[in-house]
Amino acid sequence: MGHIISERKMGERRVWLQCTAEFPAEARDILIGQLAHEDIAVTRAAGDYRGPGVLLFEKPCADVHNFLHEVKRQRGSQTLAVAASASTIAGENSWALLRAGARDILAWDSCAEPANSIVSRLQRWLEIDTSLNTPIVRARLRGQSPALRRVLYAATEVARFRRSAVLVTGETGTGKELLARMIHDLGENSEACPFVVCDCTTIVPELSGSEFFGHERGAFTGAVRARDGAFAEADGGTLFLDEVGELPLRLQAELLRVIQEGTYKRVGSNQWLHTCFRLICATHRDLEADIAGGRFREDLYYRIAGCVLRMPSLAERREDIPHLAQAFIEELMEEGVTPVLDASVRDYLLQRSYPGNVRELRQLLLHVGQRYVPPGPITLGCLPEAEVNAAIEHMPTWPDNAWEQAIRTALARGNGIAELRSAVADTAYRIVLIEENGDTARSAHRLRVSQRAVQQYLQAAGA
Ligand SMILES: Nc1ncnc2c1ncn2[C@@H]1O[C@H](COP(=O)(O)OP(=O)(O)OP(=O)(O)O)[C@@H](O)[C@H]1O
Repeated sequence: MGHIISERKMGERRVWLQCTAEFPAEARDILIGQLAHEDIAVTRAAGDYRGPGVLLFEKPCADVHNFLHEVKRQRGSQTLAVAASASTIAGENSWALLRAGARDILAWDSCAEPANSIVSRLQRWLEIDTSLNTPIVRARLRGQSPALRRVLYAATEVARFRRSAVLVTGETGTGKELLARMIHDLGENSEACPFVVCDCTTIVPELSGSEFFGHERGAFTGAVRARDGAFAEADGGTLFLDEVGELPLRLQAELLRVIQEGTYKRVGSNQWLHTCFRLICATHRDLEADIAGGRFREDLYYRIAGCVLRMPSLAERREDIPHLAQAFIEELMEEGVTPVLDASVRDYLLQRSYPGNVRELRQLLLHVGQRYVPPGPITLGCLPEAEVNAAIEHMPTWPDNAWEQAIRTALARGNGIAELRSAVADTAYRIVLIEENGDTARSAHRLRVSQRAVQQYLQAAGA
């Protein structure tokens, strides 16, 4: 591959640019000029491809694919792959580039203003990155795992650049409501706009019309005053329908028009009123299965699911557990008291299961915080007594059957002691580095090796 070709220090916004030797230099210089014109600096740190960047190439080849693979491994990287000519990226070639790691693909000769098209995309990606790094996102939905980062990225994009209805799915306690609030808060002028929560599990069917649409005075017995419903209250802001999958079919039918057209009538009135809001729904249910089973209306589903975001369970992002646990402890402690979790507590938290997801982890840390006696670290004795007893009873032994089975498989495939040793070490380094967020000192401590050994591993792995 060619070299990274230019560096400018013009401001905060920065992208990387990589160009193969065969790509037309004139086109490359036009792009560099356009980036400079938009005050976007081009980075030169070879090997550092975090964040958005452009790869300019003549035609797809093994080097291009290898480069994309390498960049994809870097945290937060996003590559816009730009071919000199559309003819080289037709059909399967484009998909192969996406598979290799490109985020998007353009052909220089198929755009009227290629440099503009490239810069606009990079600007969009940079803006999303900036939003992702604001306290609205970082201080609220904690965690650095790829599974969480993917959903936060998609949520930020929809919050900033689309008005479509959002459906947030995921198990209980995964942060669906937090995500809905984040989407609202990232919107324009959000402090001045309402965020109205409607929990569909608590809606009484007889009063649902009034809850959603409001009512006129005297509309029914007890309606002594006219009242706005949720759709009117959310006007100009966001309506969050929590547990939308629990809505009875009759209510689902009633919501169709207002969700589609933004018009509704108060109970006891014949006048159509107008409302305009962003709709965010959440559910732990599989709505597509509910549609198949006749429990959820398909037409409503397509209106609420303009963008579907699935919150990962804690089991899918175990590497976030130590970080979340430490953050919860600090949040729950008195000011100035910030005890760290002892390694055995961290290990225990990592291997425990959490059917209630982050909410359960938070509850557990609340108990731990209450039992903690300062000073010093948080130790196993701070865990709830019942939990310690259960852990003593059921703690799995090691090495266990799963371990033996893994070794059998490796041996059956012709691996010897040297290969086994290296695979075990490699897996251990990888797991611990992820769990410790790349902190080499802490990883070395847990692996009982020197920090230098961890650094050497990282170098060898090309990270
Ligand atoms: N990524 C996260 N970072 C920090 N706290 C989180 C995160 N995810 C969830 N929580 C915490 O977990 C608890 C549950 O969050 P939330 O109510 O948003 O989940 P939910 O998926 O809407 O749950 P349910 O389906 O049961 O209503 C809250 O206390 C929230 O603060």
